[in-house]
Amino acid sequence: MSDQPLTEAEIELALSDLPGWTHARDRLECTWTFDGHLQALAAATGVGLLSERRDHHADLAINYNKLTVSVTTHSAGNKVSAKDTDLARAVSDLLD
Ligand SMILES: C[C@H](O)[C@H](O)[C@H]1CNC2=NC(N)=NC(=O)C2=N1
Repeated sequence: MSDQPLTEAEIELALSDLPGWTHARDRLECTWTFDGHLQALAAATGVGLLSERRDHHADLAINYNKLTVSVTTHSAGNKVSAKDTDLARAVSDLLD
């Protein structure tokens, strides 16, 4: 999969099929809210395993029962690439 930066139009098109995800500061980001902290921790582990399988890693932040997942491509100069839209879709498939 290409790690070339996507254009703004390409990102907007991808986001139209990724409910909850936003694009800001050259990253895609989405936050999930769970019943409690342990559920957020378990979800983060799932995203970590998924990222490891793809060799493309999301940044994860937990705030009690909320998990924020954000993705950018280091090898694209920290811009959004198809690797990010693809990972975002996989994370949504896992957590939605
Ligand atoms: C060597 C390894 O494939 C690369 O460093 C991968 C690993 N995970 C990565 N994760 C992210 N988010 N961006 C990358 O460019 C990236 N590159």
